[in-house]
Amino acid sequence: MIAQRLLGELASLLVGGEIEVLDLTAVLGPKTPVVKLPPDLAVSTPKVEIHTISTYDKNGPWWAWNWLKLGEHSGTHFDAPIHWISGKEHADGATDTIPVSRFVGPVNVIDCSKEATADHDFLLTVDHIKAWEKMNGEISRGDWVLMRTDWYKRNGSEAEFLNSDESGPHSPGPTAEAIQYLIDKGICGWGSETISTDAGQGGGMEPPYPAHTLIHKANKYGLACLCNLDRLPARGAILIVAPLKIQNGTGSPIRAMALTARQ
Ligand SMILES: O=C(O)C(=O)c1ccccc1S
Ligand SMILES: [Mn+2]
Repeated sequence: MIAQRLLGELASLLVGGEIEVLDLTAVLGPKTPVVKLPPDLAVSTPKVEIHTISTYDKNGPWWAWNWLKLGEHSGTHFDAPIHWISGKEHADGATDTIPVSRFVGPVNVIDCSKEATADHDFLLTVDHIKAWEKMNGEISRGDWVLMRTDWYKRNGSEAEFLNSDESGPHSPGPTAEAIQYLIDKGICGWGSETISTDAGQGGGMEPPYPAHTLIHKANKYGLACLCNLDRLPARGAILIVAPLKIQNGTGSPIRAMALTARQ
């Protein structure tokens, strides 16, 4: 009965506009930055391509449509547990087997924007998270945790977004200990605004790419290239992040959104 009543109230608050639906997603197209891996290590994902089939013309008199060429890990996207070797055994770890209940849930936003602006290789530590919890309350089982860095503001330029030099990409992320602390809290998943759930220098950390390695080993989920986290409260919003139901998919572009009380 309570659930039914609350759903009714949610519906009227949504229609009335007291609850705002925030878009946390970057535009997806040929300019979308994609992760560039060291060529001696791996093959990288292709850039996004949009190909016209028809535009109300001889190829389709009354309709317009396109076909797309894009990697699963393009733009604002969802990382499934089987994406990483540490998560490959999870029977419910692919985009078509993850329970849909995981795609909607409470979200906490840890603001690291000042630190990330001052140090592009900033790493979120357990102490940072504990200080956040002291201010905002304990992170609970089933929560999503997102790292706000305002990095999405670089999305207009792939070079700026990837921020690479001779020593590789430089962008903020979590330490392995911070990720393990959150996993031990029972979080649902971890998200970031940068090209990856890991720091740019994550490949040289222990374990390599600690967010991917530990999150997916624990059958948890990742989100990358999120936008507008500066418009979310530290806690209290509801996140909606549903991947395409790709057969045995390792991830998927998503339309990330959040429900939040209109300010
Ligand atoms: O999961 C991703 O989209 C991603 O960033 C990634 C993919 C493959 C290899 C390394 C990385 S770091
Ligand atoms: Mn990914």
